[in-house]
Amino acid sequence: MTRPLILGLTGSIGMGKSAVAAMFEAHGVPVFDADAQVRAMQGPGGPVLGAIEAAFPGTTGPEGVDRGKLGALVFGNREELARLEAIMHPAVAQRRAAFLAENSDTPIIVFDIPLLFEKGGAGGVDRVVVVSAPHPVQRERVLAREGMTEEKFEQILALQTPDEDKRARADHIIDTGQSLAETEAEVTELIALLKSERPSPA
Ligand SMILES: CC(C)(COP(=O)(O)OP(=O)(O)OC[C@H]1O[C@@H](n2cnc3c(N)ncnc32)[C@H](O)[C@@H]1O)[C@@H](O)C(=O)NCCC(=O)NCCS
Ligand SMILES: Nc1ncnc2c1ncn2[C@@H]1O[C@H](COP(=O)(O)OP(=O)(O)OP(=O)(O)O)[C@@H](O)[C@H]1O
Repeated sequence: MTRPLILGLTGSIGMGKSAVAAMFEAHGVPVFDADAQVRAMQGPGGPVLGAIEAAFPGTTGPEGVDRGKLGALVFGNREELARLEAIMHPAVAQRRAAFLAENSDTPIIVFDIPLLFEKGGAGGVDRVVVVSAPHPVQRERVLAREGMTEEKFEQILALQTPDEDKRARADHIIDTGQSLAETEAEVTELIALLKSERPSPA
């Protein structure tokens, strides 16, 4: 029995993971979006709200988790972040396993996992694809986001494996410091390469 080739797509904040994941999807490659799963589970009526409210009182309501409030509690404090991760990560892992089972007859699938290296998930994928752009490009993109401050950006960067280390551990690097069309061409080329290495079962 064959199973899909699992690509682990990762990259630091603002490097363009979501944009690149959308490019894979446009090629018909199913993408598991860990961040989207987190948002869904933290949304109205989500399954983790009770546990989050118990651990971080006052951070949830009818709209689900108040992400700004929760982020302010955890991003500058590793112990608090670890308490949140202990709630979120097993829930994400369960959904990822279900996604794999649903797409078992597809040649290639993507796990879009921001914290692939940080949380040791690199062991669960066949190839690691890192999206990367020069630091000034990353910085400009992130600081343009609503609600982002220099301080929050620095706090988040300090929690993430440096881009340089991610690049060193990548099987494939997608350069997102160029035009979207050029990045798209790299994605198209990578998919063709992977399919040629691993022909679909007859
Ligand atoms: C704290 C929360 C509510 C803040 O939400 P908010 O919308 O403000 O930020 P967002 O999720 O967009 O994250 C901003 C940046 O921080 C990074 N980040 C998020 N969680 C973590 C973490 N645990 N460690 C390091 N970086 C992180 C993201 O990859 C992104 O680059 C949210 O990030 C969360 O629930 N995080 C814990 C779950 C988790 O680890 N998610 C990562 C994917 S599984
Ligand atoms: N060549 C490119 N490749 C990817 N993104 C690009 C490129 N050029 C410009 N961008 C823009 O840069 C931004 C990257 O943001 P995106 O949300 O994809 O990053 P991310 O890595 O998913 O961020 P986070 O880790 O914070 O969730 C998008 O607005 C995207 O349109």
